Amino acid sequence: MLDHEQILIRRGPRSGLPVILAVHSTVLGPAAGGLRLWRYPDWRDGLSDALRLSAAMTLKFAAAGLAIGGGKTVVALPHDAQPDSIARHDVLYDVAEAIDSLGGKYAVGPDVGTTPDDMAVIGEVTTHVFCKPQALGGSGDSSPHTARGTLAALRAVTRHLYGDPSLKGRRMALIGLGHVGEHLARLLAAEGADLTVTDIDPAKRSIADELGAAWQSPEDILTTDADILIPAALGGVLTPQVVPNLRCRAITGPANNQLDTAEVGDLLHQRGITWIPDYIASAGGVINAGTTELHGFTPDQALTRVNAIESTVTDLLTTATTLGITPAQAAHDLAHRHLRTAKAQHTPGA
Ligand SMILES: NC(=O)c1ccc[n+]([C@@H]2O[C@H](COP(=O)([O-])OP(=O)(O)OC[C@H]3O[C@@H](n4cnc5c(N)ncnc54)[C@H](O)[C@@H]3O)[C@@H](O)[C@H]2O)c1
Repeated sequence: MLDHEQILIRRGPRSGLPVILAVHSTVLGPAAGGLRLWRYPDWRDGLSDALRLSAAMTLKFAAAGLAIGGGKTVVALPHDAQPDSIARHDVLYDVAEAIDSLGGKYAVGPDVGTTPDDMAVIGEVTTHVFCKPQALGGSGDSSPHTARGTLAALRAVTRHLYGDPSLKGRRMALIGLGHVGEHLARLLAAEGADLTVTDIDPAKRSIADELGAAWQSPEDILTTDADILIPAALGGVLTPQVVPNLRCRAITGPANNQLDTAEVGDLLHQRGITWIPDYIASAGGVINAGTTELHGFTPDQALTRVNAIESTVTDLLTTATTLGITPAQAAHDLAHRHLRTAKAQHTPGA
């Protein structure tokens, strides 16, 4: 069954690339979600990604208590394309026009493959854009705020596991040293965590050296002995095949769509591994952008709201233990409670 409100697919008139806008829900308010510019084996894989990611955005905003709906844009590059070789300006104008045609139902921000500077270009065509550079009045790069929110989630999980939120000496295995992962690695190092890191880009090894972190290959880190595994690269890393080999007590990270299939959540639970859904652990960036750009919060007020992810995760873990459900189920229930309340308020006679 299609549970998205609207899907717009068009071949970009300038770029010739498939531009896919998925508006999952505007029950809580006009939708928002990032622009993913990424390679796919087939453009339909980009469509599947847009559908999944936009539904996750609805849950992310709902669980964070923000009056924003869920959406996502994917521009599906051919599997052998080099992102640097594409006519970026053309792609961004194609995306901007598609967004503008929705008349404010959906606003875009950066995601994998795009930056605040790209949002500035989109902002030349439409006002429905978040996270433009601060010099242009936007909230800028969301990744430091995303990292800060993940740190808050990690503190809550550490308290759940060991009765103390301190990360000092805790063994953290971090996958991906990109925009979010590098910020997070630095925050964890500052907290005295015992860090092991990886990236498919060998040049990122210098970050490990600088921080005194151990380096492992992307293949081996998944099964490394750790307190918490932190996926901060792309999705789908947790597969049914990987779960029996995991040697961590919990998994909490910002990467979107970590579970290869929904059943992996149950497999993790059966193995006693605590998994916090990515839409909770990665909400810091959208909380910062949404509260500052839409609700006029100061940076300090926004930071307080981002840090509140620690209490959200603590509540989810307590609810899960009390009701004998997974934290993922508790998060799903929390988000859907907010959505039901909003729906009831919009229903005439409700
Ligand atoms: N940027 C944000 O504010 C934000 C917000 C919410 C969620 N996220 C999610 O967090 C994740 C990371 O986002 P980002 O902005 O840091 O992206 P990014 O593209 O800057 O970084 C991803 C990093 O992962 C590495 N990588 C890719 N595949 C890998 C693999 N198999 N093993 C190890 N490393 C691998 C890349 O080389 C890169 O360094 C994504 O899933 C994104 O959707 C990001």
